[in-house]
Amino acid sequence: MVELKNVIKRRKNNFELNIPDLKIKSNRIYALLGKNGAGKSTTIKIMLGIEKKDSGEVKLDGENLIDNRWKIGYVPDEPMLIEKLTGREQLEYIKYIYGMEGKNKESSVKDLDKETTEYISMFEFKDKIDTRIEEYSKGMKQKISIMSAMIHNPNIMILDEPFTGLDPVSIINMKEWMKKFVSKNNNSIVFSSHDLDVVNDICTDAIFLKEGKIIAMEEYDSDRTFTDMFKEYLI
Ligand SMILES: Nc1ncnc2c1ncn2[C@@H]1O[C@H](COP(=O)(O)OP(=O)(O)OP(=O)(O)O)[C@@H](O)[C@H]1O
Repeated sequence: MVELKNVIKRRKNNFELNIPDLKIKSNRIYALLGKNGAGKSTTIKIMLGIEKKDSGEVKLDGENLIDNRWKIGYVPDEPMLIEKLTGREQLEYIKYIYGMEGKNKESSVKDLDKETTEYISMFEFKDKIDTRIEEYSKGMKQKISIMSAMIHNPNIMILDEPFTGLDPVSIINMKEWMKKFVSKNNNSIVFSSHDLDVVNDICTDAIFLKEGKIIAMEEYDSDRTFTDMFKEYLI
């Protein structure tokens, strides 16, 4: 479980993220919802420790999250890739980093290879895996960015607008993968999105952010879609 307690992050433009209490539980898919500038990316970066908070705590399974960052897979809003490498080399490099750290005790390189092949197939990437990333389209970069976040077998996936740029086949496959991912090993997913159809399809929970504050948290409800809730809270 990821837990944020009394988190405050102030920006120069007077924006303030203020999260007194947020718990991300296992086997659930959370959507972070809010209009532009509501604080979704800031929340994600604070959760990951990429940005410094002014105060508060972020814990993962009761421990300091920074010490357990290997348990997390992160897909940033803009892919952070080594453009001169091929897709395969990028994935090999990520595996090497995690292998070198030797912290991912639960997975072996063999498992990673099997899964990497599965991801390449899921994203119909077989023909492009040996092309340099600098020659990829925007959607192809997004796919390799997502694969880079998956291959070390994280327990938690944190994704910033992951579906942007993906083609319909990849969106369908990715949604299925996300549902499968959270059904095992006490895994969980948090992702930000403006696509309420995707959110309605796969999410168990939604976090509604407005001007840096969580104004509501709702579970899936068969009588009310997350779109209905979004309209109620944020329009
Ligand atoms: N690197 C930065 N430096 C200064 N201010 C920033 C930075 N990144 C975001 N902000 C500000 O922080 C606030 C929250 O931005 P954030 O990117 O978290 O919103 P968001 O909900 O993810 O928006 P969007 O839907 O447009 O991606 C905004 O006022 C934004 O201008």
